[in-house]
Amino acid sequence: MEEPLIEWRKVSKAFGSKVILDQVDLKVFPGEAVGVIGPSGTGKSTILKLLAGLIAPDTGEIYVRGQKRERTIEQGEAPQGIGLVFQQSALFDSLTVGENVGFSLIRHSKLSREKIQELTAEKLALVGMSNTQDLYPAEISGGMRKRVSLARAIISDPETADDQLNILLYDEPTAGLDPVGSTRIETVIRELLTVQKACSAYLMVTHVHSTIKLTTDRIVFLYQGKFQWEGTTDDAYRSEIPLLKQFFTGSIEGPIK
Ligand SMILES: Nc1ncnc2c1ncn2[C@@H]1O[C@H](COP(=O)(O)OP(=O)(O)OP(=O)(O)O)[C@@H](O)[C@H]1O
Repeated sequence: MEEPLIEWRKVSKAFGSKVILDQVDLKVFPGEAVGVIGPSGTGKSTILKLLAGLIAPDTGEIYVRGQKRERTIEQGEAPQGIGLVFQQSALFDSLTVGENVGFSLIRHSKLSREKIQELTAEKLALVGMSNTQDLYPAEISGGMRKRVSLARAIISDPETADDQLNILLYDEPTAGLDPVGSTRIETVIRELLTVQKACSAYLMVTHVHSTIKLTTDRIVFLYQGKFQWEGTTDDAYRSEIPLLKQFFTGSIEGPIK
């Protein structure tokens, strides 16, 4: 069987006395688009932060491409080809769009300015933002800024030995966008995986129905520290299980308090 890109073994995390994740197992395989779904405050963002190496589990093991993660990024762990796309685009206002996208290469690679510009233009074209390099973030819309942050998440140094495609982690990438703006981002996210092959898999945290439907094939449903349900997105929407039914219909009646 194919090696998982990500594997969790009994990962637990608590903040103070509050257990957020209780011995959670997770596997993500190449090509997968996985939705991490669940009520507010259950720990979905915590899952992404653990995967990105921003925080460490209390117990349990996290493997990325078969390699055990021993430390956090702050403690010197390499990012291991994992890109986090935040809800806020988190662009630097004083840098141009091009400089924002190429930022990590400008800082950390030995590539020439011309090569970085070429890679930047290529990634911006992939997200439908050609010829915007010289604009500043304040000059473009919120939806466009999100696309710029996607371009930044998929850029990598072709000269490093581990130029593997990134695993992308999306934290509410369509929050606050109108339906058309959302569809644009959802289409880009999906095509970066399936058409342009610019990432190897992704995890998606979202509450937006269109985003769940358009960008995920499989769902893990987090509630009270555990994945209470796992299955295809289609099955999740058809499910009669009270937890899922309540979540997807938004009913006040049900097990989610
Ligand atoms: N650094 C921290 N210190 C203390 N508590 C934290 C910390 N980070 C998260 N929490 C708590 O852990 C719980 C889970 O937070 P998390 O942001 O992962 O939830 P979420 O499912 O992403 O929520 P939402 O859907 O509302 O964004 C929350 O109760 C939150 O207050």
